[in-house]
Amino acid sequence: MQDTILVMNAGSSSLKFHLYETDGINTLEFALGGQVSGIGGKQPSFKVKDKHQKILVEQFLRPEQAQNLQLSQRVVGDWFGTVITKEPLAVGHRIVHGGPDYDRSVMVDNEVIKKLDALVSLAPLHQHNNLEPVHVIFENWPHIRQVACFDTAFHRSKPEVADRFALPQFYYKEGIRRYGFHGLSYEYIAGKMRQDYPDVMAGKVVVAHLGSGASACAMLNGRSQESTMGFTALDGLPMSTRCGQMDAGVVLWMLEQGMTHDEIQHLLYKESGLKGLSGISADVRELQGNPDPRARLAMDYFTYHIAKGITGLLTATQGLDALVFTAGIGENSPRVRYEVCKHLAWLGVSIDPDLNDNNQACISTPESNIGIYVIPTNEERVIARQTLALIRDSHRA
Ligand SMILES: Nc1ncnc2c1ncn2[C@@H]1O[C@H](COP(=O)(O)OP(=O)(O)O)[C@@H](O)[C@H]1O
Ligand SMILES: CC(=O)OP(=O)(O)O
Ligand SMILES: [Mg+2]
Repeated sequence: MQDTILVMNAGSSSLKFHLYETDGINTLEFALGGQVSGIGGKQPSFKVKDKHQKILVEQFLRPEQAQNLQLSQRVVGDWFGTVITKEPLAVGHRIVHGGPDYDRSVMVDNEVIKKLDALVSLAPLHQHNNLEPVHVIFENWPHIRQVACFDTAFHRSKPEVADRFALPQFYYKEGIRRYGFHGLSYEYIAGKMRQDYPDVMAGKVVVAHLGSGASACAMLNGRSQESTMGFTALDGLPMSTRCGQMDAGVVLWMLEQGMTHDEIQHLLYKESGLKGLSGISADVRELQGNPDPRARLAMDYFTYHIAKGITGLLTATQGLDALVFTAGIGENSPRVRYEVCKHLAWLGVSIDPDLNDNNQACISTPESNIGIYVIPTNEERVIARQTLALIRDSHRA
């Protein structure tokens, strides 16, 4: 069997993994990949496909089997134990928070692990889960090389005004900055758009990554200028269970009411967003066709605030040439894309309902001032590329 790179990507509602065959220098060929999705929901599932898109596994899990990420990691680990006969050459991990020290991916060692462990409280839905397999492999198979690939790194090109809060200098120096997240996804989209639509990508582009976590990124010539997310993955657009942008005074009020840190954290990260507003579900699939007025309110809030968030990015780019939708909701919900674009019609955004309903790559009308695109993201491939690049560098060193 050829050498492989294993990629792990723990999101807030999914655990995705890919295996790539590689010569350790240049080649990277997708061998198989899959995901546990709907983690913490009513009907989680586990799917794996090989390079020919042949389904290797497709099954629903009992909710208690995928109640959280640790349990889902066990499902994936057990399956891997039955099919993988050779240790991977390296493992690439999505690490959501890189803090102030990492502006690119890095080979994992003791010092890196210590620094990343210190950021756990800044990404309570992710960092701990991202790091758990790093710890397990480091302790049990220390000879396997591991690479940490950061959601925050892509945004290091943001200008200083977009990187700061209006707080005294001390806090910036302490690392209280507007990092931005979903950078691995944005890097993939920028590369794919550059390949398929180079003239568009050379201009002013906003990418809306709408998954269980959601953010939008403004790019000039493929480089991040501004993000709706900030210090943590709580800010900006409303999400499945996270509140998005909210007056900090609300948190002060909650403290005055005697709520503890853990209660506030749980409320804002796990009980808010679509779930909190609707009181029905965190999943767009269950809300978008639901006639219950609470479901309607949640969807209206979601699409209005996505459009508002996108508009708020346009000072950074001084205009908009193209809008790209990606991730679980962005790729699969014509309804969300339609409603967001309707809110942006005043900008000259004009969506073609038929192309949109058929999930075409370009869904704008010929008259639209702004191109509208649907591009499936692939964070795993970016992680694999970054991992391969570091292995190659370590051979040369
Ligand atoms: N067909 C669909 N229509 C609408 N939403 C969908 C569809 N399929 C998946 N989703 C949404 O995508 C989200 C998961 O997206 P994903 O990008 O995988 O999230 P994450 O990586 O944050 O876990 C879920 O919240 C789900 O509601
Ligand atoms: C950063 C973040 O929110 O990630 P995800 O959407 O995968 O939960
Ligand atoms: Mg994700």
